[in-house]
Amino acid sequence: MASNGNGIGSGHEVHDFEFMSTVVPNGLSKINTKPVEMCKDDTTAPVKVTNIEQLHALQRKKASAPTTPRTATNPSTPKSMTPRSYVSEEDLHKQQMQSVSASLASLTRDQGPQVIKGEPGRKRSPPKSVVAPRIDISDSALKFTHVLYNLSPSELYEQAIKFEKGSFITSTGALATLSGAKTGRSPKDKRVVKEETSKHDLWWGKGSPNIEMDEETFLVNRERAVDYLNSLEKVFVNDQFLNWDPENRIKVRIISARAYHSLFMHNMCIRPTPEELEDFGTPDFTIYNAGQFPCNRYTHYMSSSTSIDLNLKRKEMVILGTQYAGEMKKGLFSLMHYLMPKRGILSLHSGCNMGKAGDVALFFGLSGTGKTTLSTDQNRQLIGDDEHCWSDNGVSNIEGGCYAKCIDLSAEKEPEIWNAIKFGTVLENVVFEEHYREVDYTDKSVTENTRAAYPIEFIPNVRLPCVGPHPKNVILLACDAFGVLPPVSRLTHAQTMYHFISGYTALVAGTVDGVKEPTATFSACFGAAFIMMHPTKYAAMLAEKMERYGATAWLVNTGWTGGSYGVGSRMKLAYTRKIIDAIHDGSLLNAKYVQTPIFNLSVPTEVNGVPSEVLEPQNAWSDKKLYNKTLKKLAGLFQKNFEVYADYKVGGDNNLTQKILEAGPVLQ
Ligand SMILES: Nc1ncnc2c1ncn2[C@@H]1O[C@H](COP(=O)(O)OP(=O)(O)OP(=O)(O)O)[C@@H](O)[C@H]1O
Ligand SMILES: O=C([O-])CC(=O)C(=O)O
Ligand SMILES: [Ca+2]
Ligand SMILES: [Mn+2]
Repeated sequence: MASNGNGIGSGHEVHDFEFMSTVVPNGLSKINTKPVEMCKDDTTAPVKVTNIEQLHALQRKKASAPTTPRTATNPSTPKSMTPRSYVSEEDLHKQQMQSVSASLASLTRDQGPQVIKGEPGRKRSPPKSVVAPRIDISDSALKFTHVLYNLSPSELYEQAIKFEKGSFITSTGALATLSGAKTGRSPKDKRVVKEETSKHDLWWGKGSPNIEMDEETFLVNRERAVDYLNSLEKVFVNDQFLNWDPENRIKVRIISARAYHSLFMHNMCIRPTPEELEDFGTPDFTIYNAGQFPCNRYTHYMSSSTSIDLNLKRKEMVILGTQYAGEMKKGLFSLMHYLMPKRGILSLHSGCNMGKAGDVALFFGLSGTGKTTLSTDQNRQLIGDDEHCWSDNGVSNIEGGCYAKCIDLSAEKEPEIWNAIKFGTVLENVVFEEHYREVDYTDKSVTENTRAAYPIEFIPNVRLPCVGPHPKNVILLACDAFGVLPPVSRLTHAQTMYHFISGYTALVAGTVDGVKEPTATFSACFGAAFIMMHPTKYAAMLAEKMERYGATAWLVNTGWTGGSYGVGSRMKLAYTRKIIDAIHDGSLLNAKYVQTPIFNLSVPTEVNGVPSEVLEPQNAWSDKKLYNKTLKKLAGLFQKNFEVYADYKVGGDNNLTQKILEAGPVLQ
């Protein structure tokens, strides 16, 4: 073959063009090199911009604030009561920034900070209303603090990914992030200011979670947090609500340094509509989260570099030295445990859901006992997974989101939670595969307390607004590491009070910083870390409400069976679900019951779908002697724990205290 494929050597004198379009022997098709008319796309009009910046500006439409949806048909949906007068956008921004500036103000300097809405670095001149700083003030007042106000999840994703190391989008769209050195709450570092407006109402001393602090020291920490926040280029501000009961709604402001914290609270608190945000005004309570910055160990009361300080008089909370986002969630819960009972409303560390017949169930329990897992139920509407109020109007969720444990999460066992882990959800401290970003929920490398925070409407059968009628069933969850409590028993009212005040469980690893293995623990009202007043106050309110509205209480052991931790195994979730189903549908009320020794609990002999040998714990143990010994040991622990409550008067009534004591375990 003479040809090398380009016609060279063909002996012809050819035009360049023809030369390029001659037969191509190696199988490539011919290239049409004829000059063609300029391609004119006349199907769409050209973009009406003159430069690339204008083109990018076109991409974004006018913003509206993200909201928590409500069902329009529900009569309890709060409506704007008064017609609002028109405020220009500029005036609204000005008002908002004045309010944020007041929040961020130093208590010792006389000026600043000067705040600007929006990201730093944008070519934007300071608003006209901001006066040029005087020279006789400190440096911190010379700079502007940029405020990222109620950003949307998308904006917060971008902030996190651009600026926060350790932020990644997982294969299902969630935002994976790290909470830093702390992967659980630090209850020993929580301080409450002892001041005249609240000190007589609060519970102090042995057993109380309220470790005191004086007003002066609070201000030292507040100043430290405010200075830290103002030293940053930008801060995140969330203005949101607590409590779905419109009559008892609380306005909260959260000022934080991380997009992670802002998105977490966006998901966990109730999200205002744009109209509600316009009318927001001054918050009822403010959190200063300077979690990346430590407290000063030379400061009075400081026992570590972490300090979480609550001041009810100033209506403020300061966080230093921990980035664990649960501190904000549970700090607000403590606040509600003070504010609500003062209004005759019982605040509860409980999950809550409602059946088709309108039957409401409360799920009490300490961390890891199953509130989130069991209140998330495909057959029932979710009202909330962790924090509720019980008022004369019924129940209402305090929050706008859920905070689920993720360790060993599976699509089969917990499909609703699995599917809620998507775009918008914050995934804390999980481990994922590097390339596809698939999360390995079994991996405990960072912590066992891995968590997902998602807006409540990510659960398909949610009840919006998150309110319901008075509870029919009250389920006390205990994760019994000793494995001696029956999987389910029915409680008398006195027993309910006894077990509510006791708040028994085995702490499951991780949530409280430093706790790594299950150990027996008692926590009054199933949430001693969050109560502000004496436990009997809450217990008396619960007894009164249950009596008045005719609720039945149950004790459910979601912990060990067939032996203690290490020998036995955790109760199968499928069995617990069957037990809960039988409580909801009323069938368990009509079952045959036997009494257990020592704890004197009424145990059903049959539950649909649960093997009978599981129902009576001694049958599941191979070593009966050891069972009896362990049962007595646990009873002893209950009695010892209750000693401190024996002297208290519930609702001013000694007889009730006596009745409650008699409802506890009896050792022969
Ligand atoms: N029989 C069972 N019943 C309930 N949960 C179980 C059971 N067996 C295993 N589990 C697991 O125990 C954990 C219960 O945690 P859950 O998130 O419901 O705790 P919680 O009570 O909501 O605590 P917190 O107040 O810390 O959020 C889940 O990881 C769940 O999968
Ligand atoms: O506070 C947390 O970290 C999680 C939680 O719900 C609890 O411990 O009850
Ligand atoms: Ca939970
Ligand atoms: Mn909780």
